[in-house]
Amino acid sequence: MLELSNVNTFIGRRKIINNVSFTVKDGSVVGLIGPNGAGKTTIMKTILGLTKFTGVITLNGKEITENNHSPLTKVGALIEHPAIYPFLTGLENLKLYSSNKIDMMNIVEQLKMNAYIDLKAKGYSLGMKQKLGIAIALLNKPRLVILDEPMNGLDIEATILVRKIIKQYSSSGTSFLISSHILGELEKVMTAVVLISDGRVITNCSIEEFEKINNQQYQLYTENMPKTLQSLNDYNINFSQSSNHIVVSRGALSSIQKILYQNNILLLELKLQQPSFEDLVVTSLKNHRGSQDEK
Ligand SMILES: Nc1ncnc2c1ncn2[C@@H]1O[C@H](COP(=O)(O)OP(=O)(O)OP(=O)(O)O)[C@@H](O)[C@H]1O
Repeated sequence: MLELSNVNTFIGRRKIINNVSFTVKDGSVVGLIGPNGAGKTTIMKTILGLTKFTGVITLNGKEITENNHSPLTKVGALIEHPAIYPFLTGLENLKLYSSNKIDMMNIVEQLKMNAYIDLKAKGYSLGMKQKLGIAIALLNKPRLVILDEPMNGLDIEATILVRKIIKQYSSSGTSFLISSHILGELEKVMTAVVLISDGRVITNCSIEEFEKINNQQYQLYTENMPKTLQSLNDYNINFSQSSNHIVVSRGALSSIQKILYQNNILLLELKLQQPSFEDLVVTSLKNHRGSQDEK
């Protein structure tokens, strides 16, 4: 299990990561999600002991520090661009890191890289390089795999393959920390969410909890929408507009009922909205920014 406790990361004098704590349990797939510049890559680099930080990071009880990387022997990682030697073939690149030939050839097979694995990596496309980077991260039966934007440049077939491999590895106990902008893709594999904004964790829970907490939006439709909008504005009720209805939070429903009644507006429809995972993330970030603004 990976455990981060009150981690602060500094680049120069600037604090990029602020008091971050979360855990990645064995066999779990944690999605590290956040807007551009939120600090996802920096958190991953910090876990790998590549930055200056304060706080405590442990892997299976052993502390990782800037100077002690020994707990990382069972960690595979792909951060930013894969570390590939262009004048070596794909296989030669893999051999540099691999300690088990059978395991290495299995990964080549699983990722369907056989057709080009003996060609020099300098001729690889973006997706081919990315697959080689993922293969390197999966070598030597890692306990934890850290993948920064793994689906970058992958076609749909490769994306499905990688997703299948993540599921297979995690079911045998390997844990994953994955950042991705393709939320729909991440949603299919992750078991927990760590949502970050401005270097801070704003949500840290299982995917089921995340959907439950944020699933409290209702669609509202009345006989007089302009008057409804005006009334909700007058009473400072938070809402958003979507095509022909209004979206409100569950917590605002009782106030809205009163407002509609007082203003003689007939409610025609009220139904629970099932948002996409993407909507949930956007709403969480918006709510977080709203609460920050109020402070
Ligand atoms: N080497 C560096 N020097 C100075 N600032 C840096 C450096 N690396 C990152 N930062 C800053 O740290 C913050 C977090 O960057 P980071 O790359 O971790 O974000 P990210 O969430 O991975 O973003 P993205 O989704 O765009 O990849 C940003 O404000 C960035 O400008």
